[in-house]
Amino acid sequence: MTAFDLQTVRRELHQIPELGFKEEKTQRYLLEKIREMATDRVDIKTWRTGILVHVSGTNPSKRIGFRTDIDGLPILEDTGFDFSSTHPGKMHACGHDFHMTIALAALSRLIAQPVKDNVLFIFQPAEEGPGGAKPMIESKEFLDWKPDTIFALHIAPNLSVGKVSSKPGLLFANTSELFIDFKGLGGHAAYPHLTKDMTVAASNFVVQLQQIVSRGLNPLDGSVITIGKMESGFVQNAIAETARLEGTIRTTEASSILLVKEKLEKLIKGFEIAYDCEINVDYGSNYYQVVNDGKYVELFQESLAGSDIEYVQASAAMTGEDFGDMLKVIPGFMFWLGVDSPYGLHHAKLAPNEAALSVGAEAVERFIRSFD
Ligand SMILES: CC(=O)N[C@@H](CCC[C@H](N)C(=O)O)C(=O)O
Repeated sequence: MTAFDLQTVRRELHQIPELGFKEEKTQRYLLEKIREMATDRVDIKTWRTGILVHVSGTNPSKRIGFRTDIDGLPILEDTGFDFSSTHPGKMHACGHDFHMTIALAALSRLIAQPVKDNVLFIFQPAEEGPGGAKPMIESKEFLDWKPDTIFALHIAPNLSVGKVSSKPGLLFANTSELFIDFKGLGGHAAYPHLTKDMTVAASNFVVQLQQIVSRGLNPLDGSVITIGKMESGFVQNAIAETARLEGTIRTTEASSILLVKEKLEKLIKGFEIAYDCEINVDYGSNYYQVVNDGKYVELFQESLAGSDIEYVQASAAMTGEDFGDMLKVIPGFMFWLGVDSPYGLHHAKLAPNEAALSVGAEAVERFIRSFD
């Protein structure tokens, strides 16, 4: 694949973002590209909207896995690109279009010039939610080709093109989604005493929630609770009968997630009494922390020697990744790829620099070839 092809593929994928387990067009697009480059060394399986591509090595002693996520986000794109999303309200705002393109490029190079070991390319659905990694690695399709080591990358908007970054140990946090529904009693805006106002209850709840982090947890353990969406009411002069909060809990200690949930449920009981309402909580999907195996991070760093790619030591981040569920059972690592975007991940104007595509493909290829 030439540099021009990388850009074309990325832009074509960018135009068709789909949400978790709905990646049908994406799967068709990827299958077409994979079949175009396949030789008799290549075996392909699908799993739900995901794909597994096995490239047989020349003299294998193990299997190396590279995983890319393939889903988009429910975000209305505001980049102004002439290759913007053609799916209204959906966007590749987390770089999965980059990740997929890099996986295709590395795959094409490894097919053209096979390595000693077997290589498995994993095109995994639903990273943004509800989580495709766990069910995928439990599937027969995956277990038939279970890799001995596995790695993945994620674009890093705040890192320059030409740089990659990782670290041994904790890289990403434990996460739990958070959906909270409030049910009170609506009514006329002029008669608050005859209602149970869920806008007021939910607003206070958002504020109180932050005290779980600041007063309920050990300050030396990292944690964050973010409410990203709040809904209540229909009109300016009526009191809202219902409200909904949607957010996420992030912690650097796996046990702290449970502690947050315990404290949150106590808070809910208190609010039900104080506001005379009913509150239901749903934790959606939960991802295990991304913990890198130091041995593979070191091998990755060594594999870049003699290239123009600069390795930078990373700090742990509160981002989440269901790749953590893969690393829990298969040793390996994840790294950040510098893409130098003025806007961050999950922003409607995210604009990663496409020069990073070839850097990513080279880094992936180098690591796999380093076992030869
Ligand atoms: C790298 C990245 O941005 N990952 C997402 C993963 C989402 C997990 C889940 N939907 C949640 O919000 O808890 C992230 O938001 O960190």
